[in-house]
Amino acid sequence: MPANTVFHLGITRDQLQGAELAIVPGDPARVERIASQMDNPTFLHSVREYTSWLAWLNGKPVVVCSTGIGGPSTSIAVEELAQLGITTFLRVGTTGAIQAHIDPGSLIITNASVRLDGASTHFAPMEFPAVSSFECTEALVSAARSESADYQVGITASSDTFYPGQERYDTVTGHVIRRFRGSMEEWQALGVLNYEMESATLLTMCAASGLKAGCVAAVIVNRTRQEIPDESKIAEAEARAVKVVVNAAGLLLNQDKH
Ligand SMILES: O=P(O)(O)O[C@H]1O[C@H](CO)[C@@H](O)[C@H]1O
Ligand SMILES: O=c1cc[nH]c(=O)[nH]1
Repeated sequence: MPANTVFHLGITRDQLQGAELAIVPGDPARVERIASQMDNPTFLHSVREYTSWLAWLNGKPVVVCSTGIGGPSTSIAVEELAQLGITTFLRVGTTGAIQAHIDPGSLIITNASVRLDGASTHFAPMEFPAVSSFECTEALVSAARSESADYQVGITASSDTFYPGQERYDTVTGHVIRRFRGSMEEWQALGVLNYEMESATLLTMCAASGLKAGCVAAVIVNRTRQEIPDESKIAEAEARAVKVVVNAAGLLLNQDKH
């Protein structure tokens, strides 16, 4: 392994060929699918939850690297990609909607996240907002429009846990602690759109360090209707989110700041 390889991702600055923009899904299996939407997709490395590919968009390099699930692994991916020169991060994920009107298959573009994680508190105190960069949100919205996607822009609840933090009662303890009992109803009343698990960490880290970040997610379940996703909708919804994130990356690269 070359001496300048970062600790976890197992890649080097040279391999990124000057890339300044990263697309960061949670799921390693999504990485190749995203890279394949661009030119000359090339596998770089895979270790633990981190799979990295490089591809080209409008003649510029883009790294695609999975974060794994949750804040701690996301924080490592963001730290190490930033060490390698990345300044813009676009997360593409899956999500559970909590507002009744949001349909599975549609997209949610996060403009800010409720910080139900722990990792973000290692970067900024709780008073600090987990907010997306305006440019990234604008690019994701333009991309969703040009793909004729059904999308909403709004606030996401971003939780360290899939079960109690998202008020699922089928937990290993058979119990949801007081802090989270009734929390979904509270987020609904406050207009929060959805649950996922990485945006609080990503957006806080980036907002606190002058990096840019945005987030788009495919709705695979609506918690007001059902608990289990409709398997037949997942691939299609995810493919739509991937198209939007790649299109948004292209728009950001065209702004010639990368
Ligand atoms: O589809 P990804 O990007 O993994 O995102 C969502 O799916 C996982 C939970 O099933 C969490 O990572 C959540 O944020
Ligand atoms: O309900 C959901 C669906 C996907 N990802 C989450 O974190 N929650």
